[in-house]
Amino acid sequence: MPETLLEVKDLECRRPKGDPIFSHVNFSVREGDIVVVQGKSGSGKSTILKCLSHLNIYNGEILYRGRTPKQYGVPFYRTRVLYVPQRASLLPGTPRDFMNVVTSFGSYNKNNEGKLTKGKAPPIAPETIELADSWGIDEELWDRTWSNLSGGEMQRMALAIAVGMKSAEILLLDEPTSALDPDTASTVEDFLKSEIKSSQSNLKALIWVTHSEEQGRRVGSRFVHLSSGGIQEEEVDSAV
Ligand SMILES: Nc1ncnc2c1ncn2[C@@H]1O[C@H](COP(=O)(O)OP(=O)(O)OP(=O)(O)O)[C@@H](O)[C@H]1O
Repeated sequence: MPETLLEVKDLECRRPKGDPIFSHVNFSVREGDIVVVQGKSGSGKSTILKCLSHLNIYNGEILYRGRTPKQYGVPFYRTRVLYVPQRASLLPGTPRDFMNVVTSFGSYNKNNEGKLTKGKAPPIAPETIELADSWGIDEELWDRTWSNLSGGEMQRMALAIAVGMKSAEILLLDEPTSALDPDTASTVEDFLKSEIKSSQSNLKALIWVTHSEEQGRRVGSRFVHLSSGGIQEEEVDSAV
């Protein structure tokens, strides 16, 4: 039986005015899962990913390998359960700056008094630059500000960073290929699916928000539908 990575219990998220976006959300994610999340526009798909990465306030419980984000320390937790936003245009600086900041979150060292201190970020690994390159991202783009990248370049760069960090066991993907042409989207899909299957990879599961039924069918191993009342697992007809 594959190990349970994430357990979500009675999750509820409210708008600032107090009315719920969704409530009573219960599900779990196991090793090897690619959970496709679908639902109407505004049903809270992006919001649930933000809750799972502890970027939004929520009620209920999120357990990653049996412990809460706060028990791990939220910055560390976020390197393990990693949110890849649909648009990175609001990020300051360049992809290289961002990679340096996020990798330093994952590298905590013990000082002489036994306290955890933030480590120095290692340089970007050549294989990360090669991965981005294999998706058509020229090395020069690592030093261009996010706001000067195209939507598709931002998406591929954000994904290459997420994979290249090698820290995450679960990626939270918010329409990760929505700005890509079909061929590039298919290359990215195939790569992510193979990473989940590979015993060499740290990546063990994906939660994948998509509006595309076709993409959902291509990548998903489980399918959930989000609505204000909760989340519903959809049965897959194995005969299809
Ligand atoms: N900070 C906020 N303040 C007020 N309302 C918010 C906030 N963030 C999200 N919402 C509302 O919460 C609801 C869910 O938004 P969310 O972006 O999660 O939906 P979604 O399912 O991802 O939508 P889409 O499919 O259109 O991308 C929407 O009605 C949105 O307007």
